Amino acid sequence: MSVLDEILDGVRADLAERQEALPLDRLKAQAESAPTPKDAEAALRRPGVHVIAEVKRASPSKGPLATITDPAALARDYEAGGATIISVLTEERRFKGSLADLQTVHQAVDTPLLRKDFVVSSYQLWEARVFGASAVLLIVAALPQEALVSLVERARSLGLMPLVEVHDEDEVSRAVDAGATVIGVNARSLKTLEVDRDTFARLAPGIPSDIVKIAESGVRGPHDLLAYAGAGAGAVLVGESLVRGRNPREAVADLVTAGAHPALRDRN
Ligand SMILES: O=P(O)(O)OC[C@@H](O)[C@@H](O)c1c[nH]c2ccccc12
Repeated sequence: MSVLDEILDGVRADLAERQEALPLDRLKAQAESAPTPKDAEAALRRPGVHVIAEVKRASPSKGPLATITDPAALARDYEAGGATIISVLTEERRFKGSLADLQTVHQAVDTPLLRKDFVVSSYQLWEARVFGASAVLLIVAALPQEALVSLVERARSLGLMPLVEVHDEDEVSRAVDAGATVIGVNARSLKTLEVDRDTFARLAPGIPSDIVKIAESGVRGPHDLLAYAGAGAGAVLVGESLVRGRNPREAVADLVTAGAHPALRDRN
């Protein structure tokens, strides 16, 4: 069984428990008093190369990454550094995230939030809304095409921006066919967990130009942002190097400064 399949089994088991505790109709009722999502896609479409900074406690490849005692403080640092979106991992078993983290971060910052998880059901989209997200990750490799199409539509109908994640050419076509307007190319294979930073440059030319392209994973600093930008990235998604570094606010600010270089701002 691949790592992805193992993660998905755990996600489905945890989801079944939450659905049991709070049936969909009651969750939907909570969404009525939920915060209005922000327009994350409009923010990403502003000039320059944007930084999506991730609250990430652990990963399947590295185990614990950092002791994040205060996700709110970390998110405030990301915001002060100029992140356009803050990503919050909510997968519990391998990434040690939670919906509580999402809610805590939501209460701490105004920046639009991405719920980063393995979404397999529209129940998770409603949760994302209730806990303060403005965007959700949808991983093509984790979904049959029909489910992908319907989750893209459902996300939008709830006011959430779907960020559709791909790893290869075939997944790019599936994402485009599903109507994605924001596509993330993950340099880390969910099968082998290896990072290949050339993946973005290989896939980007095959992604239609009106789609926002996000380079995910393996960004160590401004040099990687610039390389991804040169290959057409409109944003980078960064986790590990920020939570492991000494000063997350400065690390984000350095990336933001690199991404705001006039040569990049004037590209599109
Ligand atoms: O920590 P990194 O290498 O900077 O990567 C961040 C992000 O891209 C990564 O956490 C990620 C990308 N896609 C995912 C899907 C599920 C879980 C995690 C991810």
